[in-house]
Amino acid sequence: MKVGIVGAGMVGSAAGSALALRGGASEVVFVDRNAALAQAQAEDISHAVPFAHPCRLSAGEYDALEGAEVVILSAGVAQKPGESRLSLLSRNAEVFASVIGGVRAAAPGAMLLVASNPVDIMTQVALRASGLPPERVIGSGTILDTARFRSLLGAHLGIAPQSVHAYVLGEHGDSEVLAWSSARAGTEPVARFGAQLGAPITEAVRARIDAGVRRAAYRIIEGKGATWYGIGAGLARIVQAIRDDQGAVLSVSIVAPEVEGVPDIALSLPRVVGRKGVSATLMPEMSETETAALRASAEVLKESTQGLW
Ligand SMILES: NC(=O)C1=CN([C@@H]2O[C@H](COP(=O)(O)OP(=O)(O)OC[C@H]3O[C@@H](n4cnc5c(N)ncnc54)[C@H](O)[C@@H]3O)[C@@H](O)[C@H]2O)C=CC1
Ligand SMILES: CC(=O)C(=O)O
Repeated sequence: MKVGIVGAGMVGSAAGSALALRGGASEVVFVDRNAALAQAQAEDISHAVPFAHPCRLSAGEYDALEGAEVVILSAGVAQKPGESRLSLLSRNAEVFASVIGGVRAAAPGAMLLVASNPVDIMTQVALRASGLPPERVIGSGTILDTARFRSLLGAHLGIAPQSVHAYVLGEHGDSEVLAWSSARAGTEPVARFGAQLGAPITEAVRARIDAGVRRAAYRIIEGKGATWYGIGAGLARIVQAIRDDQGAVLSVSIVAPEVEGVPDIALSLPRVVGRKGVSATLMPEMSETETAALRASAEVLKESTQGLW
């Protein structure tokens, strides 16, 4: 499958690299307003291909996206230390105003996979600008936060993160909701699993893991300026779910008519992802506190779109 990546910075290049290393695409094309950067990323990643799977990497203008089935949108500005994702909105909405037309003209059949922040609102921006149906404009949403949650829970319980089934819901951002009440280790609720293994999930453990997930981006940006490996792998995972029509259940963001009483909103819930994009949305079992937190997260996002359209 041919995949386009618009925005060949840290996130775009990490996605291209993950796709090449995982065998997630037969062709990856980078487009960036910095043409030399796009070309350099393609050349550098192509040197990993002999150690990985067959994949052709190149760079070009928008017309090079012709035939792409998925286009990842990772163009725009990123957070500086201490900056929130929501503060990027007006700058990245402006970037998308120029990007989406170019992508749609060159690759009208492509699904859009949005990574630029604030990713939930940028997914709404991309939907409106593209005219595509909502199931074909997917934001990476909380796929990364879910990975962070599973990684920290797995480490606490002493099991592989792949055996942890837990989701982060709502905004990919400060108001996100860790869905503790539906979290499972194997088939067991995590609290029961932890108690059996001598790794109880106390209030202090919950608070540590919550902060570990919610503050991860701020910590990493403070230390190295940006985050890219986690989201790069997450984007490649979504592309593979689409390419192989996996019906994978992933926490991604699409525009929904209503969530918890908030109309016309993009945020993350567990969703079934395959060749047609998102084919179903699941509402997990939640405690009253989690339901209220999801509603509050939807309201934060809704408020941030005021004045945008
Ligand atoms: N969804 C998620 O979980 C994550 C999202 N992000 C977001 O991804 C975005 C990209 O982050 P980085 O790659 O670290 O930034 P970066 O600055 O390394 O790369 C952004 C690229 O976009 C390009 N660009 C800017 N305006 C453009 C335009 N009009 N047309 C074409 N290319 C354009 C720039 O030349 C640059 O190469 C940011 O908004 C960041 O917040 C970052 C990490 C995780
Ligand atoms: C930057 C960002 O959105 C993240 O690492 O979660």
